[in-house]
Amino acid sequence: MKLETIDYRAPDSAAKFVESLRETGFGVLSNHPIDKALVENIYQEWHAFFQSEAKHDFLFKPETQDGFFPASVSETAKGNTVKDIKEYFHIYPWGRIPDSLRENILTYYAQANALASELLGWVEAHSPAEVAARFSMALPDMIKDSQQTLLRVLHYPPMTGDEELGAIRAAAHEDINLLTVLPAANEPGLQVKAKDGTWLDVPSDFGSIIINIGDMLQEASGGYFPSTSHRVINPEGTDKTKSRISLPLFLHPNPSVVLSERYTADSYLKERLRELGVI
Ligand SMILES: O=C(O)CCC(=O)C(=O)O
Ligand SMILES: [Fe+2]
Repeated sequence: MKLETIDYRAPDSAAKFVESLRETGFGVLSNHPIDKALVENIYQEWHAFFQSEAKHDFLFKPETQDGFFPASVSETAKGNTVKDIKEYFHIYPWGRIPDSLRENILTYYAQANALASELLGWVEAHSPAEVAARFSMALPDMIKDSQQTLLRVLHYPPMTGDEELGAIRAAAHEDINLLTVLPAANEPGLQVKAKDGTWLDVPSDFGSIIINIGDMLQEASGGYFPSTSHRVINPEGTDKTKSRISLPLFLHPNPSVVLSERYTADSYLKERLRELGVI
């Protein structure tokens, strides 16, 4: 198994992309409409923000989950005991955002949401009839004007050598949401677990965009689309001294959207956050 990068503008891109999602849980697109210069600027200006003391003025609020999450409170993946080596900032359009970073990040949020909506349309159009029949509404409508969709700006700091034994940048996990849209980060490290249990590198050419299935789409499709485990491994050699910035957009449906006979988006999210001990 290999992850092929698919040209967004090729005539058969939608079919190929959905096939890749079905086979691997991941799809990688080149030649897409997201502004690369904007992504590059965001990487640079947020890297500077994470180096600054100003980040502490935006400490996250447990009730709303927007703002800055320092490494000391950073996530422990489900089933793990050691914290990930990362800090991050949660962006919601209604949430707190540093003034000087607001315009670019909200422009990106809008662009990535527009692409995500189109890609959800591709998923629906290329789902077998019996799978599409399970969707309680058109997939793009599930996320339309959603206030729950979360953009996470992640900073994985350079390695110091003092990391906790066994800690990695992001331990193996699955995403909770419908789909995740993520521009290739400024450094490699992202891997996806293949069906045979081996870890594959996700292509990390700057300018590609990576999409993966989350648990909510797996639930809504009756398991047809797999939410695959992925992780971010630690850098080796000279790369140890480098920060890694990444920018996943987690698409969350409106809370009342019915995912399956068992769950709405809201009941599903609450169950998962309770398991994680976040609420
Ligand atoms: O940093 C990355 O490349 C992936 C991050 C990720 O998987 C996550 O935050 O859920
Ligand atoms: Fe993830």
